[in-house]
Amino acid sequence: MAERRVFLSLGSNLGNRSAYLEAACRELAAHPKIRLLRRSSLYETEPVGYRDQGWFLNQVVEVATTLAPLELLHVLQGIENRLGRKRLIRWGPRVIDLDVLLFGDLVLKTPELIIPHPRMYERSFVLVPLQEIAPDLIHPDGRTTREHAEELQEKGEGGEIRLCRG
Ligand SMILES: Nc1ncnc2c1ncn2[C@@H]1O[C@H](COP(=O)(O)OP(=O)(O)OP(=O)(O)O)[C@@H](O)[C@H]1O
Ligand SMILES: Nc1nc2c(c(=O)[nH]1)N=C(CO)CN2
Repeated sequence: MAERRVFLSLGSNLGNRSAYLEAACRELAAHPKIRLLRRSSLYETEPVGYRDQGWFLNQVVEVATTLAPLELLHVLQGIENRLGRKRLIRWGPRVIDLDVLLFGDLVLKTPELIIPHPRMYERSFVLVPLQEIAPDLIHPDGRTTREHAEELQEKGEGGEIRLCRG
């Protein structure tokens, strides 16, 4: 399969959150069919969806991969499982969450995998770090990350987000 540019969302709100994000990036980079190209800064973000939990640390990374979309999803799920993720509450606390945001210009709707990620345009914890590393990226709807991020900001929705320094 041809190599595609892919954007992933990483999140953690349990334990040593930055260590979990670091460990996930290490595992991604170690995979023979994944090249880790860029990593956004880390962001402290208000929990969205299920509110009664601690703030998250979120990051977006860009990779290049020759894996097929579903193969990549399974690699991400393997990393989540190895790092000890338990699925208890929908949108609830987790040591690590890895989501596929964009996969080249692909649009996909299957029971197991939807691309672009179905909730990414409602989430500041996705759009703000994505804007940091790929502001001019054209999404499958023809709009740029910057346009999507500005629209969400104008609505005043998407959750609070703060850049982590150092
Ligand atoms: N783009 C995608 N990235 C990751 N998982 C996806 C995607 N599209 C569909 N899924 C499906 O969503 C299921 C639930 O994923 P997960 O447990 O990570 O959800 P969540 O992180 O709690 O919520 P959300 O999907 O809102 O981020 C996965 O088993 C997967 O099959
Ligand atoms: N701030 C924040 N909120 C969330 C997050 C996340 O990564 N960050 N992930 C969720 C399920 O994917 C639900 N809510």
